[in-house]
Amino acid sequence: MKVKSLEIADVLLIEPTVYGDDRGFFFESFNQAQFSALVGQDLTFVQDNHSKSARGVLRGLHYQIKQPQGKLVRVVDGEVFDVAVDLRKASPTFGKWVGETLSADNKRQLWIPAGFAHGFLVLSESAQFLYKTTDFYSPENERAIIWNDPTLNIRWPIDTMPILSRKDAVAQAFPDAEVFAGSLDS
Ligand SMILES: Cc1cn([C@H]2C[C@H](O)[C@@H](COP(=O)(O)OP(=O)(O)O[C@H]3O[C@H](C)C(=O)[C@H](O)[C@H]3O)O2)c(=O)[nH]c1=O
Repeated sequence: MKVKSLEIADVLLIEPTVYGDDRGFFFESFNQAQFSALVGQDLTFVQDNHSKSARGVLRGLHYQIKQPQGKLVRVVDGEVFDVAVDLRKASPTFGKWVGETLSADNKRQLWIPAGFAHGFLVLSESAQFLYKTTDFYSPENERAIIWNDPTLNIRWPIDTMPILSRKDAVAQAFPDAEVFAGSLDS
């Protein structure tokens, strides 16, 4: 497994060791011991999620103000541009974002600790997105930041309007008081 630190501390890009042979390939998509050693703590994942989206769909930017979720995300079909935004108010990179291309081909995973907003844009005809979370879904605590917030200025690789859910189309602006009030300490 290769691990790359990104411009925001604690967000990690993970490239698993892939064993190929004339049948195809095998790789460990998750190993608790390796992951705990990597992040330096014994995190427990309590939920697995799986979504499928068409080209141009953008899901996000979502976070939970209570029960913040750490997410270990990967793509098993297609390709996405995956983004994490630092909402940890004590962080020197508060309000900064990182983006990585994750695909079934590159098999890369992104570890996004609790305290981040998360979203992705589908770059392929369709994409299947799998992720593990360190806390449960809590709809009453879920918040959304608009994908093209001018303060965040995320450089999404799209020059048309993405396909958004109704919720995401009317999401909040970043410098919203609640975000600062609700921004996460982890
Ligand atoms: C997230 C979630 C959703 N749902 C239900 C609620 C809705 O009836 C339906 C679709 O939910 P939503 O439109 O919020 O799904 P996404 O837009 O993919 O949301 C996700 O988008 C970005 C990428 C994230 O990082 C979050 O994990 C999550 O917010 O699934 C559940 O039952 N459990 C869940 O954990």
